[in-house]
Amino acid sequence: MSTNITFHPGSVDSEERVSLTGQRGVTIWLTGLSASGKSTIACALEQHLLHLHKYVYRLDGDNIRFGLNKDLGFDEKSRNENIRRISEVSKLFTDSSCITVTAFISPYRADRNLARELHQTASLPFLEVFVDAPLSVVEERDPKGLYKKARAGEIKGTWNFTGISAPYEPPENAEIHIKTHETDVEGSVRIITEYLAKNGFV
Ligand SMILES: Nc1ncnc2c1ncn2[C@@H]1O[C@H](COP(=O)(O)OS(=O)(=O)O)[C@@H](OP(=O)(O)O)[C@H]1O
Ligand SMILES: Nc1ncnc2c1ncn2[C@@H]1O[C@H](COP(=O)(O)OP(=O)(O)O)[C@@H](O)[C@H]1O
Repeated sequence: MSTNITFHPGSVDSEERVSLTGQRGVTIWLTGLSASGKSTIACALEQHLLHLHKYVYRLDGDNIRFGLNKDLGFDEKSRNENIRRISEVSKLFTDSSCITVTAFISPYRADRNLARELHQTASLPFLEVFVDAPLSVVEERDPKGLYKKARAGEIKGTWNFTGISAPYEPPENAEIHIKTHETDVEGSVRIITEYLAKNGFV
């Protein structure tokens, strides 16, 4: 609870930064069930954009929980705090002209809306991408064996598993909706890149 603090503005405003860096930042917020394809798409998208010489960086749920958010679990409050922190971090990256790709389950609509609001308040672009696949498909994929563990009752209590014993609230107004049971990884990257091109980000 900080008191007696004063915001110190920079000497370069956001439009001047865009003109000097040659790139407008944008947060691309991937949300979806575990194994829906968020990390796979985020990696492929990052690689594709880097090869176009764009400044891009990926923030991934599993990875961030090894460091910045290593103190957080999977109860509702922890997930709220996880997403609040990442919203702030992605806002900073995007303000620095980065194309910021986040890959978090982010199961609660209110948390994602907060992320959007934080960006909008700072006049920073925010694109929500629903990485969608039915539970039956993600359970079949189960690359980390977590659904199997959850079904076996080995992930429980405050560690409840999204889609099995913890909620996932699907987006209602995502800018992009990708069904990964119908679209392959290359197709997903194309859909996002075309959206970026159409809206002047690349
Ligand atoms: N209980 C429970 N529920 C959901 N996910 C779990 C859980 N325990 C561990 N994991 C692993 O953590 C990854 C999700 O972390 P996130 O930070 O994206 O989750 S959240 O947005 O705070 O809900 C998630 O990664 P992805 O599979 O890439 O989504 C899992 O590998
Ligand atoms: N169309 C697709 N898009 C993305 N991933 C897919 C697709 N089809 C199959 N997969 C596989 O599904 C799994 C998705 O895992 P991952 O990318 O870690 O998802 P998440 O980050 O949402 O948990 C990977 O093993 C990936 O190879």
